[in-house]
Amino acid sequence: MTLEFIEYPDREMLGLSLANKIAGQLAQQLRTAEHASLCVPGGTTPAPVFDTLSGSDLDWSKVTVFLNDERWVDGEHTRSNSRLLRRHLLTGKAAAASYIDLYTGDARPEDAVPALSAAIEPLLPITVLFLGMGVDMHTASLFPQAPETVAALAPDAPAVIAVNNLKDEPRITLTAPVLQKAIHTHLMITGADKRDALERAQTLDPKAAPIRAFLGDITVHWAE
Ligand SMILES: O=C1O[C@H](COP(=O)(O)O)[C@@H](O)[C@H](O)[C@H]1O
Repeated sequence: MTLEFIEYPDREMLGLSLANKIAGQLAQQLRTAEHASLCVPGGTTPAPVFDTLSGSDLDWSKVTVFLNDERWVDGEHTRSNSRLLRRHLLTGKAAAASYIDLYTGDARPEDAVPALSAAIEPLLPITVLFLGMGVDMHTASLFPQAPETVAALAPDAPAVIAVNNLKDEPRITLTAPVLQKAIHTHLMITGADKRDALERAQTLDPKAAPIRAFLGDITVHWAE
């Protein structure tokens, strides 16, 4: 188990380098397999990586993309993670990728769990997992001390679960057993506050610091 920490001179360099690494790992998978899967974060941080990655020269028609997690809002809502993807990743060359939208339009995220689990399970293990992290040490929609986080960290958790009782809208998230088995895992964080949070997380239980559950074989990409 190795945690590699890469510090970049700026966010632009981070974006270019991480996009190239992800594209290289997807291409490597496609040299020996018919298919690759890419699981990505939403939020405010990853857009620069997506902008470069979407122009990468690889056979995107053999890649399936899905999010780590989604807020239960319409795809055009400003808080929709899919909206971010459609604008920054599923465009250019990457428009040829298949996309599994975690927001199904069902009234409640729990109604979508069986269909989404069935859609994602054949794509496992995830070829490249790209994670983000909040300053509260949440990743995907696994929040510190939330009852759903305890369920999502269980080794026998289903591939996806609904997350309720948040201050904003409900969410849906992939769970630890699925995320932990990815072939390649990257975490992108920016700013001193997230770097401090990541250091703190390494001393805490995953229930209190969910990112801790994924700090085994991982490359962390950081820039101020
Ligand atoms: O809510 C979310 O937050 C995390 C971190 O987002 P950021 O805005 O701090 O970059 C993100 O990884 C996750 O996908 C998203 O739903």
